[in-house]
Amino acid sequence: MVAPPDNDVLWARALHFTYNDGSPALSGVSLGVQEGEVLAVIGPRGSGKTTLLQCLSGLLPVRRGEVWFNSVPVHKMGPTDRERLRRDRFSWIDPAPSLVPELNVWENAALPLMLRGTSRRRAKTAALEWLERLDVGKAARKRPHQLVQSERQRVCIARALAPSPTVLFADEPAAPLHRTDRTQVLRTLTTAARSHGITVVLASYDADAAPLADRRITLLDGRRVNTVQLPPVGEAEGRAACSLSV
Ligand SMILES: Nc1ncnc2c1ncn2[C@@H]1O[C@H](COP(=O)(O)OP(=O)(O)OP(=O)(O)O)[C@@H](O)[C@H]1O
Repeated sequence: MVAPPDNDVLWARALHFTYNDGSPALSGVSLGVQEGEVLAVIGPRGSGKTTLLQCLSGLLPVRRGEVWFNSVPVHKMGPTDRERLRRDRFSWIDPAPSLVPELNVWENAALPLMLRGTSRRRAKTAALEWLERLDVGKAARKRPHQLVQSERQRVCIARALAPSPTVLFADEPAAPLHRTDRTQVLRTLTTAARSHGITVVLASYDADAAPLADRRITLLDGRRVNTVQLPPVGEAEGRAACSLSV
């Protein structure tokens, strides 16, 4: 068996994943992510980005291939250990904001910290700092339904950063934002992660995210490729046209 390199916080080898309905999602993906690195995973819709992040984070059980976190074999862990790993060491940002409607904004942002055992007072202080940084500090006492979509997404990003996770998995984190907002929020996210030494795995169909990362990998049909050229948006519909070099 090949051992993961010491300086890789995450390491995957020959990952395959097929959904229960038979849909193939990953076909032998291998990668390493170094500590503190911001890695962009770029690829068109359906290329396997979400599935890859879910396998790396232990959300989906790996049945074929290997995933290691800090030299611990995640692929050998049971559901309870993977759940604990996700709670204590990882954060996740979804493309669409999902908040607890009964809690106000700062309580939502403080929730992961409190689940990790941080006192309410300290969790509140950290949550408020991150909300300020994401430009939603003024909404701290509002309920999620009083915010617009882009503000709710900023709250989700603050919630993911507040616990200073070892690895932040960000699945299209700027998807619901306008283009101008998108770059600014992605920049805030990557700058904040770097200043706190947080490793980021950032999935995006938009190659605009790549310059903000230290490194990028490209996926197409569940495989790593070197380049992908997609047709302009109008032409893309109804076509699976891509040129690729592997
Ligand atoms: N829950 C599921 N059940 C069955 N097939 C799925 C499921 N989720 C994803 N797939 C399929 O797996 C493949 C990879 O999907 P995945 O969502 O990982 O790609 P993606 O690059 O993240 O796409 P998107 O940007 O649209 O989320 C696609 O063919 C998709 O249809």
